[in-house]
Amino acid sequence: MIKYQDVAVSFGKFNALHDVNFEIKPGDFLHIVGPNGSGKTTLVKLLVGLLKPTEGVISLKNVTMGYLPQKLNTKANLPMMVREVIYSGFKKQKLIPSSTECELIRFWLEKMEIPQLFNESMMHLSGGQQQRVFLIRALIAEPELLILDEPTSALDPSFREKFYQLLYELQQKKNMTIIHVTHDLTDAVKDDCLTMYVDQTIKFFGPYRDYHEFEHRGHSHD
Ligand SMILES: Nc1ncnc2c1ncn2[C@@H]1O[C@H](COP(=O)(O)OP(=O)(O)OP(=O)(O)O)[C@@H](O)[C@H]1O
Repeated sequence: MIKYQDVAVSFGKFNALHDVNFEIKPGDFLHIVGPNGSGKTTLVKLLVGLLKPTEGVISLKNVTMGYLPQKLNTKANLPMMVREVIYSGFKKQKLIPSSTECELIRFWLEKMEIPQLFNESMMHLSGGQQQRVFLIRALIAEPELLILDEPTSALDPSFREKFYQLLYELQQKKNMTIIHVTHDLTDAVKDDCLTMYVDQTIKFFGPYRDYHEFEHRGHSHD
């Protein structure tokens, strides 16, 4: 579904990523970890077309995509209702959402434990509430590929667990392919998930059960 071949990204003289090679199959769940500034966001921005590789080739099957960026930029007042933001996640929009679409929006608000926000203005929401709304926006159209860049940074720990459970359900029941950038693998990961450790290049790529050994070796090998 996705193939990176010898991909490199430079910003001026700075090499953010080099020699990136990996493949993802439909239905894979990939967690991407690595230190601050190591190129994780850059790697997923290439996938959604926000950046172009300086070198190499990225092949991506023609799939529907949902994307939650790391920076939501909603500190500035966003003069939109919660339901409008979520509705913009559908592939096609009409002037007024259908009753089925409204039901689906309400269904997800319920699942994300914010049912009361359907008619709320985005300007009145807390950071965690905004993040939940943008999460719903990313997954409401059930994309074949879901890309989440630090989706739980503003979520409280008890909800985080539920959220990951929900992602696993989407992967299992809908065969959704999920790429997830995170700083905290502990509450997100299952043994058979793919894990990638990025630090300017891929230092580890494989199932999480093998990642333990890599971690214990102190990330020092190539
Ligand atoms: N548009 C840009 N212009 C110049 N430098 C950039 C640009 N985008 C990213 N960088 C630099 O590339 C490096 C990788 O950034 P990136 O955002 O991919 O890191 P990250 O691993 O996602 O970090 P974090 O964990 O802090 O979110 C950083 O040093 C960053 O400053």
